[in-house]
Amino acid sequence: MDKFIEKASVLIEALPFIQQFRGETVVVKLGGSIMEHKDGYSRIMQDIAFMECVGLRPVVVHGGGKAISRAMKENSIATNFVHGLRVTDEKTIHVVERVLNREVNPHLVGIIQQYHGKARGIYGEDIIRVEKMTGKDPETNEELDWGYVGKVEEVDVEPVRAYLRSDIVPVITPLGKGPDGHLYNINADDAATAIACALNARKIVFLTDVPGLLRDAEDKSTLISSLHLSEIDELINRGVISGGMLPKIRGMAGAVKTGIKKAHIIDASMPHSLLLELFTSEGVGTEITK
Ligand SMILES: Nc1ncnc2c1ncn2[C@@H]1O[C@H](COP(=O)(O)OP(=O)(O)O)[C@@H](O)[C@H]1O
Ligand SMILES: CC(=O)N[C@@H](CCC(=O)OP(=O)(O)O)C(=O)O
Repeated sequence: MDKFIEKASVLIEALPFIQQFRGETVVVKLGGSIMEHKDGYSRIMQDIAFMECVGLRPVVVHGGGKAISRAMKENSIATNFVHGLRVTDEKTIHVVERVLNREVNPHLVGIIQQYHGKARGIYGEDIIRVEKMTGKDPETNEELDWGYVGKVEEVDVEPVRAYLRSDIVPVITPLGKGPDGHLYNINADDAATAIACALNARKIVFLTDVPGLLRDAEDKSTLISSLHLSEIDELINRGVISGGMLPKIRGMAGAVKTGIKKAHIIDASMPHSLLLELFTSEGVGTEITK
């Protein structure tokens, strides 16, 4: 009997959260690191199907960095990252397009459908307009050139909204079209943030392979569960936020500044962490507040 009461209480605990989030858009960025673990991302797609079923409007933006690097190696193309962004020449963009648009994206859409959710892929370049990424090396002050890497200028959210109105989960790749009509590669955290801002989403959640932002990246017990906007610069200057965490934290900060109520980083390797974050009062991962 106790077992049944316990199950019912779990459902009842979710009620106020479902009521609060019904009809709200939540952007979920799925990192390529977690896609290396089949069980992990399959459970996440199940969580996404659940979210949609109880009336939320999830939008998935996915990466695939590790799969791209693997495909490049198979094609004997050298991988080169500069300040966290993949240097993308003509050969590389072909691999990036194939892996993201034609392998990872349909695969994720297929898993949501296996869980009886409705989902459709959107090629980023059909909705995202970019400028070529520019920047200077902070040490040498030299101009940097990443090739076909884009900085988001504009997102056409209408196709995304049209899917959401039909209870279809849009699954979007981080690619864009440049002013020259060429295809550009975009860091998936940046693409997710730009899409969340353009949609005026209620929340953005970054799913990755660590528990959240750690004070010491090697020690999982040093989780920073809540971070105020004003603390970010100091943590970047001290080198605490580096590598793959930089675009996430910068994106979260930008999103919160533009009015998105909550931005989170959570551990996708923890089963159903997305549901726990959304539908229970347990806080998981790192959240950024204004
Ligand atoms: N302070 C930090 N806390 C947690 N992770 C960090 C930190 N600094 C750097 N990292 C690195 O960021 C990685 C997550 O970013 P990334 O590899 O881009 O993941 P994803 O593919 O999910 O976007 C972690 O695996 C970790 O190696
Ligand atoms: C410009 C740039 O670096 N683009 C990324 C796009 C994929 C991505 O960001 O994937 P993760 O989320 O798995 O890191 C890349 O080519 O790896």
